[in-house]
Amino acid sequence: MNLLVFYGGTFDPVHEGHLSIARAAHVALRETIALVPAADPPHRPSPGASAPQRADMLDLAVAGEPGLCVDRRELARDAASYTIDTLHDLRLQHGREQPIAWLLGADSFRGLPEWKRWRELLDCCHFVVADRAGSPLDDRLAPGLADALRGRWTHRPDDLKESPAGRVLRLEQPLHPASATAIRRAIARGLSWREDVPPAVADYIQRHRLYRDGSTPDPSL
Ligand SMILES: Nc1ncnc2c1ncn2[C@@H]1O[C@H](COP(=O)(O)OP(=O)(O)OP(=O)(O)O)[C@@H](O)[C@H]1O
Ligand SMILES: O=C(O)c1ccc[n+]([C@@H]2O[C@H](COP(=O)([O-])O)[C@@H](O)[C@H]2O)c1
Repeated sequence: MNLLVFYGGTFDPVHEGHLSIARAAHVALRETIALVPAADPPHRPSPGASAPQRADMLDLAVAGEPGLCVDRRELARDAASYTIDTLHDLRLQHGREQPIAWLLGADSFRGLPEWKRWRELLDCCHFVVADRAGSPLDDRLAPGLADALRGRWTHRPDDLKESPAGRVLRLEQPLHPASATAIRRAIARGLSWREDVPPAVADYIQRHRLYRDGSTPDPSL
C-alpha cells in the first residue's frame, strides 16, 4: 500500500535543513512529502511570521520540487496545532487502514513525551526521525520514551507501508546545520543569512521585512 507522509513544523522560516530532510525522506520512502505548517504551534513562543506568511514561504520553497507539497489543514483549525488532532483529522479522511507517517527531526522526537497524548500518537502513525546535529538518538532518550519505542524501530522503509501505524524509521541523511532561530537572529542583527533559505524565500522575507525586530506579526496577514 502507498504511504502518506506528513512533515509538521513551525517553518519560521522554512530553511535548507527542512528541505534537505524532506528531500531525503522523499528519496528513501519514494512518496510525496506534505509539509504541514503549524498555525499555533504548541510548546513554543508565537512565531515571528504569521501562519499565512509561513505557508506562503513554504509554497515558494516547494515550487519546482517534484516530491514535496504543502498541506494547510492546521491553518483551517481555530485551535492549537496538536499533532494528535491533525492525525485524527487524517484518519477521518483516509481511514484506519491507510499507512500514515509523521516526519520530524531528532530534537523534536526526543521531546515527544511532552506532546499531547504522545503514547496514543505512536499507534496513530509511523514516525520517520531525521538525524539532527546535537540530538543523538542512540542514547539518553527519556526512559518512558525508550520503553515505548521498544520493538518499533526499523531501518526498512517498506515496513512502513505494511501496516497503518506503529513503526519508527530512522532517516540517516547528511546533517544540515540550518536552524530557524539562527536565521531569525541573523536577520535581526544584520548578519548574513540568505544562503540558508531558498532564494525565493529570501526575497519574500526581505519584501515583507520579516524578523527584523522580533515583533509579533499582524494576525490578519
Ligand atoms: N537542520 C535540521 N536538521 C534536521 N531536522 C530539522 C532541521 N531543522 C529543523 N528540523 C526539524 O524540522 C521540524 C520543524 O522544525 P522547526 O520549524 O521548529 O525548525 P527549527 O529550525 O528547529 O526552528 P526553531 O529554531 O524556530 O525552533 C522539527 O521536527 C525539527 O526537528
Ligand atoms: O502535539 C503536540 O503536543 C506537539 C508538541 C510540540 C510539537 N508538535 C508538532 O511538532 C512539529 C514540530 O514542532 P516545532 O515546534 O519543532 O516546529 C509541529 O508540527 C508541531 O505542531 C506537536
